[in-house]
Amino acid sequence: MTWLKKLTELEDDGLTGVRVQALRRFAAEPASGKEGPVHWQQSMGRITLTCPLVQGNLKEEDLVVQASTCQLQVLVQNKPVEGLNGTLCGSLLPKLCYFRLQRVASRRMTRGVDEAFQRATLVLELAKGAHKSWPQLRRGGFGSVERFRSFPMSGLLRWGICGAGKISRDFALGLLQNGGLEKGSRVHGVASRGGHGAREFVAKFANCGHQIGRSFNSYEEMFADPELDVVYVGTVHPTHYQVALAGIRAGKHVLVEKPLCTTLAETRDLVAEARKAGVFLMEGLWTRCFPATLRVKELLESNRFGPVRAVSADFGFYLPFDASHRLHAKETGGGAMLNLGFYPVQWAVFAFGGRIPDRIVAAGRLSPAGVDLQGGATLVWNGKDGSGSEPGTSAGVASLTFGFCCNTGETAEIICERGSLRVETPAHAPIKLRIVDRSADPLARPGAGSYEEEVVEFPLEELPYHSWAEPQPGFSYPHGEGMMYEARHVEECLARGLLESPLYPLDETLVVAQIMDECVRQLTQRPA
Ligand SMILES: NC(=O)C1=CN([C@@H]2O[C@H](COP(=O)(O)OP(=O)(O)OC[C@H]3O[C@@H](n4cnc5c(N)ncnc54)[C@H](OP(=O)(O)O)[C@@H]3O)[C@@H](O)[C@H]2O)C=CC1
Ligand SMILES: O=C1OC[C@@H](O)[C@H](O)[C@H]1O
Repeated sequence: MTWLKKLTELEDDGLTGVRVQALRRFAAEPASGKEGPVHWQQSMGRITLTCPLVQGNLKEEDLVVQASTCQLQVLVQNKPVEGLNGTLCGSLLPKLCYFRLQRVASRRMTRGVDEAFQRATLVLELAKGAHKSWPQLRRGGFGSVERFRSFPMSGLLRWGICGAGKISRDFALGLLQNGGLEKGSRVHGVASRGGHGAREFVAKFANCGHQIGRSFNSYEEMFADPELDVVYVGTVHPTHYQVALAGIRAGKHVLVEKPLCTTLAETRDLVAEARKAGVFLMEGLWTRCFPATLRVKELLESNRFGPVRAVSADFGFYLPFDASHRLHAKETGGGAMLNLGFYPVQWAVFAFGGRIPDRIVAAGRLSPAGVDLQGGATLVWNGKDGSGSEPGTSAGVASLTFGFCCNTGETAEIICERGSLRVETPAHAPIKLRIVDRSADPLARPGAGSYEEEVVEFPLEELPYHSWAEPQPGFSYPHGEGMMYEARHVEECLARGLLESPLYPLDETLVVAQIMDECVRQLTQRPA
């Protein structure tokens, strides 16, 4: 896409690139206007340019985004867009800004007739996520950053990775990608049980030209390294509690793959330990860090479509039974709820404001290994006042399915009174939203009435490498590129002196854990 290419070119352009990376925010008052066939709108941190497709004589090359030390300029056919201006503030804490590009296509349905109304919209976001925090950071002073004994003010964070398995590889790639242009983060080392896997891991990256630090012979050996700032725990989940606890006790900040722990009791304990130790802890729910999810959050918080009334979410794939497979074997955390159901559950909790549901009902089938193979859950929120019309207080129902028996659509639909937000597949690593606005005709029955539908795409960011084919180490899991968003988010939290993620606070982790614990209890018919 040309705009993205233009930005990439700027970034590749030596000095300009550094400046682009250092830009902090677009501090402009909301404004809008028109330049040729392009309508523009700007508000804090976001510039939207809309080009109706019927005036399709405009080519991608006609639109150029230029950024210099403190200004951003958009040109349409070499003519600057008048009135679109603002200030881009230099960042004191490097590596905290990012550009987002969305492609939006929309169409309007009037009583079942597609009016073929279409437009393409490109949105450029400048450090939108970080923007709100800026005044707080200024108010709090940079002492809040210095509070971290180990946070290097150079902005270079030293990560240690526990476990040399599949997800660790994706996370290491995410860190490389994150640090690719500015070297904002660094893999300090990788630890595995016995060290052999870690040595292989490091060697494989080195073969592809990426130096990712040293190998350690045990997780404990790595935690003892005073140079390490933050730890990523990418081991199988029955080990999460012990491994993360050791990291916390060694005074490290810790990001733990999902699920944080396998039981509610362990989750509570680990959260309490991190809070006591004063270190950062986050369950690695990368879904929350994707730009598509940030957009959903923004829409829910704006209350544009009214209260949330229903969530329908699923995650299932076909995995023939194999007693030794990580996802089936009890010892490695096998089971549909903890591995896949986790995502639909977190979508429901997200939509209903991070609250514990008033009712949790789950049922399903067990595998020959005695773990949950397939299941469904219904969660009910009564709402604060019985109706819940404020964002995050709604009364409604979530219907969730998950399992290893068949491929499901893997979507998450959040349905409000006057519209819906559908996170398209793969919803756990989302890049596409379908936004349906029914406010023109909210009382119309399904299949009738008028509504507007917008499809917004959030393409994964281009990799700083030409190819991921061998000898480049490829991603283990679909949309692994998105690990970068999570890595960035954690770095941003640490730079701001936060001990929890504002996108996925520990209290919400506890709510998700409580729901999963209860579902697993019902699914496996374990006594209460
Ligand atoms: N966010 C996401 O989308 C995803 C998250 N995950 C999560 O990541 C975690 C790991 O999954 P994944 O990387 O696919 O798994 P792998 O089997 O590829 O790797 C798991 C690692 O766990 C370590 N481990 C520690 N103890 C044991 C043990 N007793 N048996 C087996 N392995 C052990 C091993 O580390 P060592 O190298 O030290 O031997 C191994 O490398 C899970 O908790 C899973 O839920 C997984 C996939 C996607
Ligand atoms: O967390 C997960 O998400 C993606 C799945 O493919 C994986 O098995 C699961 O553990």
